[in-house]
Amino acid sequence: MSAAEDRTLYYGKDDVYIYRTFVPPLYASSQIPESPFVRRSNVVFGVNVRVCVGGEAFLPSFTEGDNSMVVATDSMKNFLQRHMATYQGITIDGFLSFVGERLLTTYPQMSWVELYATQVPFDPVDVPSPNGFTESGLVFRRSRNECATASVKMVRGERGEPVVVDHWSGITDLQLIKVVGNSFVGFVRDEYTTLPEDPNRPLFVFLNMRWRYNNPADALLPDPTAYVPAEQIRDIACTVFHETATVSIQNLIYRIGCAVLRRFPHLAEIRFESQNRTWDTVVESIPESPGKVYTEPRPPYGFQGLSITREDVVSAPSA
Ligand SMILES: O=c1[nH]c(=O)c2[nH]c(=O)[nH]c2[nH]1
Repeated sequence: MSAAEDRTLYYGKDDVYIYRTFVPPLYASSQIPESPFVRRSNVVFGVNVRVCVGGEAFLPSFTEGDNSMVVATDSMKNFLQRHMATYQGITIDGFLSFVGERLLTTYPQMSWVELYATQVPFDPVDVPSPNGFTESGLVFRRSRNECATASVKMVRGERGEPVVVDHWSGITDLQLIKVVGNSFVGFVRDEYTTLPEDPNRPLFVFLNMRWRYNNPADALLPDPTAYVPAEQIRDIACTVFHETATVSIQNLIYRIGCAVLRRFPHLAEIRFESQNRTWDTVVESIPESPGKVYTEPRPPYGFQGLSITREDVVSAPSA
């Protein structure tokens, strides 16, 4: 790598929204015990993409104001949007690798390209039919819940051909509350400690997860037979949370990670970023009810990060 490529030098476009209708559905390649997920309809395939490119050829645009090699970020936006029409696959990851490959093939001045996308999810709505309720197929509800993510980095191989060097699938902004059955005790008590031990707290966590495959082709080929839909990872997280008497968020994310890697042996690693958003209690007891009253926690908030690989799974507890 040359000195120019070693330095931070990139440009691109963010918040490139693209919606394509009637992409063929994505089916789960296998049914798993933790999830009822069968298929993502893809009737509305929505993504918000960030494209970022770099290369020595762009240095003069910074140092000399020479735009002769500059592909306008406005053109990048058009490139992404128009290529959505010719994408033959059914996943966000596949779209990113398709368009990344096309960018490097079209513009020799680009040495590398990084693409990141979050899904813009639209959920099917059910409407009355003679046999009860069925999916409308026409009307969809914009979901403000968690969404799938993907990122792909491509460089040039020895003959200049595009090569994927980094690929992650993910899910962002999964927000889960477990109302009872969580403790947090046994932590350091010293002159700075005011938090009481809590044998049974409600636990509200925000989770970002991303995972990579042993073989990225499992996810990136047009017909990805070993693709793991984000919905199944989400449902494993929910199941582990449900089944575990949690002792901390640290231990919860470790258990979720091990469960995911155990369920999908072709995944190499999963990474977590979690936040503790547990509510503050306002009313401790309500007569003749197991309930309490809570409010938003006061800032600041705590967070955790963890990466789990196959080596961890060998030694992990299975429950
Ligand atoms: O699950 C938790 N982990 C912590 O490290 C921590 N710290 C804290 O104040 N509450 C919590 N909860």
